[in-house]
Amino acid sequence: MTSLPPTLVVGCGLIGTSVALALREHGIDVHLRDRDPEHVAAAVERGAGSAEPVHDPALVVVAVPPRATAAAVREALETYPAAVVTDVASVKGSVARDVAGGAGLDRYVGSHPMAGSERSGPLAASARLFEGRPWVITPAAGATDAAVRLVEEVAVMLGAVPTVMDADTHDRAVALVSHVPQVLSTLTAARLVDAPPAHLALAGQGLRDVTRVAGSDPALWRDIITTNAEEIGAVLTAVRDDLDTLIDALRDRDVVGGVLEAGRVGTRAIPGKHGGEPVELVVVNVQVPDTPGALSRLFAHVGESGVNIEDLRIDHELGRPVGLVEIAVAADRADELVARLTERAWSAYR
Ligand SMILES: NC(=O)C1=CN([C@@H]2O[C@H](COP(=O)(O)OP(=O)(O)OC[C@H]3O[C@@H](n4cnc5c(N)ncnc54)[C@H](O)[C@@H]3O)[C@@H](O)[C@H]2O)C=CC1
Ligand SMILES: O=C(O)C(=O)Cc1ccc(O)cc1
Repeated sequence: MTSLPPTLVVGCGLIGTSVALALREHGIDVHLRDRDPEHVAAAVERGAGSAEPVHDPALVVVAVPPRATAAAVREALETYPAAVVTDVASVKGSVARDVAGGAGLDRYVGSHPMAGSERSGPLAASARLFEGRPWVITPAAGATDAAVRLVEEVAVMLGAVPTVMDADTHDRAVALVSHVPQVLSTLTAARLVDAPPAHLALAGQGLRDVTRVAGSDPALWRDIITTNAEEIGAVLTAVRDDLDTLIDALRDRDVVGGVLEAGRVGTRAIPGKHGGEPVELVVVNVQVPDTPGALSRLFAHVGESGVNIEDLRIDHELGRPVGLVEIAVAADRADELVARLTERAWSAYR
C-alpha cells in the first residue's frame, strides 16, 4: 500500500468513526474532526484516533451528511494542498456538481461504501462495517490515477470491494437498490402511526422485514432523497404506475398474479451470498425452547446433517417461551434437513 499516514476523518458519525476504527487497526495515524465535540470525544474514547489537529494529511475522508459534503470537500482541498480527498456521501452527482470549478479537483475522488445501518452516530460504528461490501468509487475526469488508486487501496484495506463507475450511473443504481426501498419502507411504516393497537398486535416478521430501514435517521434521508430527487422520482413514477394498475385490477386474478410473479422474479435478481449467483433458498422453521444451550444443540444437529445454513433469523412466539428459528438452506436440501431434525426430536417444518 502507498504510505498513508496521517489521515483526517471529517465527521465522526457511523461511517466516519467506522472508517477511522478500521484505519487505526492498520496502524494508521488518524485525526478526527466533527462540528459536534461530543462526537469527536466519543470516537476518541472508542479508539478511533486523535482529536489533535493534523498539519499535512495524506488523505482526508469526508463523512458528513450529503448536503454538507461539497463544502467540507472544498475546504479540505484548500486547507491541505497535498492531500487526496474522498467523501462517502450516499449521492455522488450533486456533490460532484457542487465541488466543480474549485481548486485541487485532481486530488478529489468521490466514493460510497455500500454498507451501513439504520443507526447513526459514533457509538453505532464498527471497524468491520465494510468487510465484503461494495465500495463505489466515482472519479471525475480530472482526478489523477494516483488519487484514484489511493482511494481504491483504502477501500481494499477496510475489507471492501472497490467498484469504479461514473457518478450519474451510481445515482441511478442506488435510487433503485437503496433509496426507493427506503422510501417504500417509510411509507409502509407511516401507515401504522394511527393503527389500532389490536391490529398492530397481529404484526409478524413480514412487517418487521419491510419496515426495518424506516427506523433510519430522517435527517440523513431527507438529504439523500432531496439530492437524488431526479433518479428516485423516475423509479417512484414507475412504482406509481404499477400501483395504479394494481389498484384498478385488485379483483382480477390474472393482473394480481402477474404483479406477484414479477415481484418473485425480482427477488431472484438480487445477488446471492458473497456476491455470487442467486441461489434458491427455502426456510426450515424450527421451534426452540427459550432456554440456555438450546440453540447450540440445534446448530450441532444441523451441522451433523451436513446441510449448510445459508441464512438465519430468530422470531419469538406470542405468549410462549419459545423461539422460532428460521434456517434458510438451499432448496434441494430442505426436506433432508427437516427429516434429520425431526429424527432428533425437533419440531421442524418447511
Ligand atoms: N448511514 C449509512 O448507512 C450510510 C451513510 N453514508 C453516508 O455517510 C455520510 C455520513 O453518514 P452517517 O455516518 O450515517 O451519519 P451520522 O449522522 O452518523 O454522522 C454524521 C456526522 O457528521 C457530523 N457533521 C455534520 N455536519 C458537519 C460539518 N459540516 N462538519 C463536520 N462534521 C459535521 C455530525 O455531527 C455527525 O457526527 C453521509 O454522507 C451518508 O450519506 C454512506 C453509506 C452508508
Ligand atoms: O441498512 C441497510 O440495509 C442499508 O442499506 C444501509 C445503507 C444506507 C445508506 C447508504 O448509502 C448505504 C447503505
